[in-house]
This record gives sequence, C-alpha cells and structure tokens, in this order.
Amino acid sequence: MSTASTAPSSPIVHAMFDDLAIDSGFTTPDRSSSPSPALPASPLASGLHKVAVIGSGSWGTALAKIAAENVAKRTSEFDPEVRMWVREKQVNGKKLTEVINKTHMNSRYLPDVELPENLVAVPKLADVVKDATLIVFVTPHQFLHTVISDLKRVPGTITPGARAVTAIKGVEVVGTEISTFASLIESQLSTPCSALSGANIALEVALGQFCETTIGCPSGVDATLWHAVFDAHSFRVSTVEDVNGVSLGGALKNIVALAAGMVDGLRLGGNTKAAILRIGLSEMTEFTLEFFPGAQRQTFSNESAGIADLITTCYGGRNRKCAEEMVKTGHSFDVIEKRLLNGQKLQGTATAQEVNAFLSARDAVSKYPLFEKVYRIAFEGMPPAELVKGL
Ligand SMILES: NC(=O)C1=CN([C@@H]2O[C@H](COP(=O)(O)OP(=O)(O)OC[C@H]3O[C@@H](n4cnc5c(N)ncnc54)[C@H](O)[C@@H]3O)[C@@H](O)[C@H]2O)C=CC1
Ligand SMILES: O=C(CO)COP(=O)(O)O
Repeated sequence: MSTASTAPSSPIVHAMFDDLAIDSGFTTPDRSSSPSPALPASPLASGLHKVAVIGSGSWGTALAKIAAENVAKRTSEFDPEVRMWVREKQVNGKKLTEVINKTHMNSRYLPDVELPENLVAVPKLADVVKDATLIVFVTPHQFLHTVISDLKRVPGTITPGARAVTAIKGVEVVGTEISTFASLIESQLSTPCSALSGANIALEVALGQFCETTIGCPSGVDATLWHAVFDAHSFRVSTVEDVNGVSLGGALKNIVALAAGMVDGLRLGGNTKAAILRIGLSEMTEFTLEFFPGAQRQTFSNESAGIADLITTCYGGRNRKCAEEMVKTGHSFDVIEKRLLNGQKLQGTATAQEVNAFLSARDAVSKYPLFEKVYRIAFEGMPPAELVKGL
C-alpha cells in the first residue's frame, strides 16, 4: 500500500496517461463569458466519456444528480446515462433500485429531491462500472475495501484508461503508515484518482443551494474532466494539485466536528466553539503538513475543502449532532448512530480512532491534544467536560 509522501499520486499510473496531456486544468474557467473547454479524449471507441457513481447515500445521490445534469448538456462529449451503484434494499416492500428508477427519487437516503431521468440506479457493481471512463467513489469509508475487492475480483471490470475521484471522507491507517483513499484507489485499481471535498452538506447541495467544492487532481487532464463533470452554477468547483491536502481536510474536520458537538452538548457558548474550530483547524493543518509533506497550507486556509467544510460540519453535520447527543445522554456513538441517522454512517468516530492509532504508533499523540481528547471521550470514558481543560 502507498504511504504518506510528497507525491500526490503514482507516477506509473500517470505515465499511462501522458499521451492525453493538455494544458494544465488547474484554473477555474470563467464560465460567464467563455465556452466550456474541450475535453481530453475518452479511451472508449465511441469517443464519449461515461460517468459511474459508486455509492448512493445522501452524498452519492447528490453528486450523481449534478453529474447527470451536467452530462446531459454535453452529449457530444459524454454518454448521457449516469449509472449509480445502489446496494439493494427493500423499501416498503419494493426494491430500492426500482423505486429510484421509477419515481426518480432516492426515498431511502435523499427523500423529496427530484433526480434526473438519465440517472439510473443499478444493483450490480460490475454493471455500474462497465465502460465507465470516469468513476466516482462515494461510499461511507467503512465499505471502500469491500468495493475495491469486488472490483478487482473480475479482471477487466475497470475500463483501461478510466479515471477515478473519491468523495469519501476518511483515512487509511496501517500501523505507522497513513495514506489517503485517493492513493489507495490508485494503487489498487491502477486509475489516477482525484479527491473531491468541500463544505457540502448533501441535502443542501441537492436542493441547489449555492456552495463550493475543491477537487484535488493529480494532473491537469483530471482537473479538466472532473471540473466538466461537477461544476455547476450552484456548485462551484475549484481544482487544485493538492490531492493530499483536500483528502486530509475532509477526513480530519470530522474529528473536530465531534468536538464541536461535544461543546454544544455541554451547553458552552459561541466563544468556546470558535476556539475549538481554531484549534481544530490548526491541528488539521499541522498534522497534514507533518505526515504529507507536499500538502499545501493554503488548501486549509483558502479552499472549501479546508476552513469552509470545517465550519459547515461543525454547525450542521451529522458528526456534530451525534456528539451533542452523546454528551447529553451518555450513550455510545454506535447506539446514537443507529437511533439518529436512519442507516447513514458517522465518519468522524472511525477517523478519530484511526488517527489516534496512527499517532500512538508514531509516539506523537501529545502533539495533537484536541484529536486525543475527542478520541478519549468517545472511546475511553473520559468525561466530556475534560474536552476544553488544558488545551
Ligand atoms: N452526507 C453528506 O452530507 C456528505 C457526505 N460525505 C462523505 O461521503 C461518503 C458517503 O456518505 P453518504 O453518501 O452520506 O452515505 P450515508 O452515510 O448516507 O450511508 C448510506 C450509504 O451506505 C451504504 N451502505 C450501507 N451499508 C453498506 C455496506 N455494508 N456496504 C456498502 N455500502 C453500504 C448504503 O447503501 C448507502 O449508499 C462519506 O465518507 C461522507 O463523509 C461528504 C460530503 C457530504
Ligand atoms: O462532510 C460533510 C459536509 O461537507 C458532512 O458531514 P457529516 O458527515 O458530519 O454530516
């Protein structure tokens, strides 16, 4: 497996794509006056790019909606059908895939949001990625390894020349090594992999409320393609080279959001929460720069994937909500997740555990006191009131 390094992604994988290189795509085009830039070539004989989305929770469905709306406007460059992998479930006696394809709503995970008709729910993973050239990974992070294993089981499942992006928030820790899901996907599936993250509460995005996101891309070609797939008037995409910074911003802010929820549960005020956000942003940034040396400080201070995502999650996210409930009731996160999230998954608790295990293995826990406090309150019975003592 790949580990933290200055290289955002594998040179071997990128060498395969050099012939497709075009000018750097690391600028957001001025969409008000200029036409969309031409896309790099598709590896398919049809010449079209084809988007597949793996994951159909609230965020998977919201991203699939945006992608389907965008590709429908560029049918000379994209196959108009976007397939979305739905882990089959019965909803009121009917299969979820059938409900989505008939009603054009994901009643289970994103109710009341109308989905475009060219977004098709598909229960078999192999059918979703068949002929896909642009693959979006957006399952809860607990399930990524299973998805990768399933994709690897049948050689040839992934189209040669396909590219990936991950919108999953979390990190991969093995002993003293830490890596991003983008590098995990790249190394396991031999696809270059970008990372999409930002201040993006799924329902608000799906309702078309204006927001921004950041996509960290290993090359300008990836940046151009993913910008075309996702940029919209209410979902402004900025592309940067810092895949690791974008990935770590999304993962680590979930630990800080647990702390913010604990502050709310303790009924402390806005000053305390602001202090937690400041300390949290500082630990997120320093952790990333220490263990991913090529990452950029500006990703945290200037990008949606940094400060903006931290703010929205600490005020409106599920991690915040569940942590508040944990402090108020004393119940475990497992119990609260089941009770409050209706089948959705918390990401911050697993990330707090993984980061703590990594820092312990590196003998560096004490350098990140807020991360340590969150872990100890969540998993070791430390009283929540200890959160702000001695920070
Ligand atoms: N919901 C949000 O507002 C945002 C979520 N994200 C990130 O996107 C990722 C996915 O989150 P959501 O779409 O919210 O998912 P979710 O939390 O709504 O989880 C439901 C999804 O998990 C799947 N699932 C449940 N058990 C499974 C299993 N055993 N194997 C495979 N899949 C299983 C379900 O089929 C469903 O697609 C997470 O890493 C999250 O942090 C990022 C930005 C916003
Ligand atoms: O990542 C998110 C918003 O950008 C969603 O955060 P939660 O998982 O805490 O809801």
